[in-house]
Amino acid sequence: MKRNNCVNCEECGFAELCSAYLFRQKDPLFIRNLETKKKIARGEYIYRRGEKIDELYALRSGAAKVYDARGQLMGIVLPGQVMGVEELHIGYSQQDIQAATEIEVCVLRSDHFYEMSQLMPGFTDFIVRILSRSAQEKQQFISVLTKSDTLQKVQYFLQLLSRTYKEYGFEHLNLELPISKKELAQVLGISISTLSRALDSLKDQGIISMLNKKEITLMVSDKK
Ligand SMILES: Nc1ncnc2c1ncn2[C@@H]1O[C@@H]2COP(=O)(O)O[C@H]2[C@H]1O
Repeated sequence: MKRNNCVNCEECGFAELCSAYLFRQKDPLFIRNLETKKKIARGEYIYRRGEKIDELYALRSGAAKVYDARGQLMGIVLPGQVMGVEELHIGYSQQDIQAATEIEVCVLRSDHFYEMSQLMPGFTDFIVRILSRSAQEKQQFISVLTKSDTLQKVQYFLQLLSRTYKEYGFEHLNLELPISKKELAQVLGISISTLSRALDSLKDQGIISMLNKKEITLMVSDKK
């Protein structure tokens, strides 16, 4: 399996759409509404709070950080995952999404979804599946965040990271943390010293081993 940088088109959140309308049918309406491999420099924003959003984004490579209305880091986006889902119904962003590394995104405009659904068989099903998958991923993340036991929270987070990498076709036992430990502590709502203690404890229990600050090996299966 490859390292966690660039997703294969076949494993990406947009895979069903691109496979049908970009690669197989070469549908002109779809192609007009899709921008592929758009590069965004590290530190730049994919979109910001208050901005009008009429697009879905698939992260192709790199990692992105999600900040809430108070500027609190609240999540990360991994290659293959889709952004912009929550914004579809209100039309503007309530979050800042920032490139944590240099990234590439594929961008699908949403303002012609109705037209596409009328002209392209299967389109609505594919979009519904993208939305459902995104909702499920967020639900899984919430269930990690709501763990009151810190050790469990850190362990389940690493297991969720591992499962997500696996689903999108990446190496999933040797995890490269997409953000710093300080940022990870923020995402989990714990202090950096608590995170360090939890990682040491997981190491002592033989659940993980740590190569360096960013690389963690999971020694057990990726079950919940
Ligand atoms: N199933 C496919 N059929 C045709 N082209 C594809 C398919 N999957 C991926 N590609 C394209 O092949 C390219 C290989 O290099 P890239 O990963 O840069 O970008 C990839 C896509 O643009």
